Amino acid sequence: MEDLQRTLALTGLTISTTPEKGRCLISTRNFLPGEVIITQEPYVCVPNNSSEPKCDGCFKSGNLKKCSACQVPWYCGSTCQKSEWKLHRLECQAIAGLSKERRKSLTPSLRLMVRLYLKRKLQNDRVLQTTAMDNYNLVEALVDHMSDIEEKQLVLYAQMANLVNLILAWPESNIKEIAQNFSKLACNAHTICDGELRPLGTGLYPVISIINHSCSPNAILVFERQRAVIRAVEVIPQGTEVFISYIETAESTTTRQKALKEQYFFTCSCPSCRKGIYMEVQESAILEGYRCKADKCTGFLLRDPDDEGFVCQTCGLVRSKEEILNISTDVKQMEDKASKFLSSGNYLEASVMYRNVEQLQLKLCHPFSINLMRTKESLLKILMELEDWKGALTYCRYVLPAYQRVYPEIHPLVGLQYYTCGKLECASVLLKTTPGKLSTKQIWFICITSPASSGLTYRLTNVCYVVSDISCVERYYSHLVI
Ligand SMILES: C[S@@+](CC[C@H](N)C(=O)[O-])C[C@H]1O[C@@H](n2cnc3c(N)ncnc32)[C@H](O)[C@@H]1O
Repeated sequence: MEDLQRTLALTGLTISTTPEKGRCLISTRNFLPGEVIITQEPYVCVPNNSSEPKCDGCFKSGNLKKCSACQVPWYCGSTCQKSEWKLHRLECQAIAGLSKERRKSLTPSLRLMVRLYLKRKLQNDRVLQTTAMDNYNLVEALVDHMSDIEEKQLVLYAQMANLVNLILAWPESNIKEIAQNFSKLACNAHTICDGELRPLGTGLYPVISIINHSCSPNAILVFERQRAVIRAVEVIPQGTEVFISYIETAESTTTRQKALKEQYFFTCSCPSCRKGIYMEVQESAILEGYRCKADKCTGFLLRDPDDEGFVCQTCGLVRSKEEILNISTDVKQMEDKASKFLSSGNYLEASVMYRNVEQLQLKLCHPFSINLMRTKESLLKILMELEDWKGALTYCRYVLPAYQRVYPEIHPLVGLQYYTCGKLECASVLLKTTPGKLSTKQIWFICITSPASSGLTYRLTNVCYVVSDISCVERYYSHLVI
């Protein structure tokens, strides 16, 4: 702990403790927006299970080879295979002893846990070195919430611990400790995402895990490959606690609080959660409720006292419960069909269905409804798959104001949306001026490298907090007057 405090002091941080939150990370100097506060390599990490395999070393897809001995991890080449070898050598021996069936059921969580124990062993045996930010003592210090977990979940952790025990086949394994570590992973591990915030895997970063949650955080977590990077999103004065958000912040207070309670076992009391009951009701009515019947009215609806229907809080018009129920049922049925088309890759049918959902939601939901926002997000993705750049740009522009409302001014998703808008504008401009059809790959390449689009004048400062390859943003800056 002293070593860690000394290392953190060099970057302007210290660890403190409070009775309500446990350990916290505090700044000992001012941090400016965009500044890196702390970075950490994972203690252990593992790529997620997806249809497209990923390299165990760099998490990249495409042109990979499987480990010939155990047939579990994939590698993109000898560099990644070598960098992973010390840990995988032990993992390979353990996995190779399993039946084919057991190997197939080796989930990322089980692999992560096996790797946690193998890394501890390698560090104990001094095969891998330890540092102040990379040692098992930091894992031991993580919160586990064992006393808060329901019986059913405990049984599941015990079953998973038995499997880990079977894989490791160590006489000294402690099932209870392994189960406790599964509980630690549940409230401390992080999803590793790429520059466009797509999930790639899971990692344990025991120092980053000291940072507590706020629904209006002053910092964000992004990834540069597997390295976790915490950046300030506002001025963080000396002596202030650093906060990130553990959850999707684009939800009502009630929904956010429920998610935090279920996974992290605390009741958030950040400024966004302390709005007062009236503001909370209004927020839920806008984000999750219904629109006024009158076309031009933007009022939100609340249940009338007799529970007969919903009353517009601006013009007083009442919508009956039956009408709302009927439209909601139609929306639900159409959404189910649309998501089936989407998951089967039938983008054309999915686009038709989602547009129908959107039309119904426009009649039902408040213009700032989260559900409507999600439908528009789906349409944006589908139209990009269909290479309908103009249509995608329209939806990208629809989504931006909704994001600006539900996310803080500087937020990875807002930045990413600006970035996508810029790329799509560029694609639209290029398609107008370039004869013939360009391949998707060519378009994305040109969009990323060309400074010639008006779309790039979007507030790219936002992107700085999102895109790991900052050099591409700097390239834009050098050609632009924003
Ligand atoms: C990833 S850990 C954060 C570090 C933790 N405070 C510690 O002592 O190790 C997550 C846990 O910290 C606590 N926590 C995080 N943010 C909190 C907050 N805003 N209010 C209360 N407790 C919080 C909860 O117990 C949560 O399960």
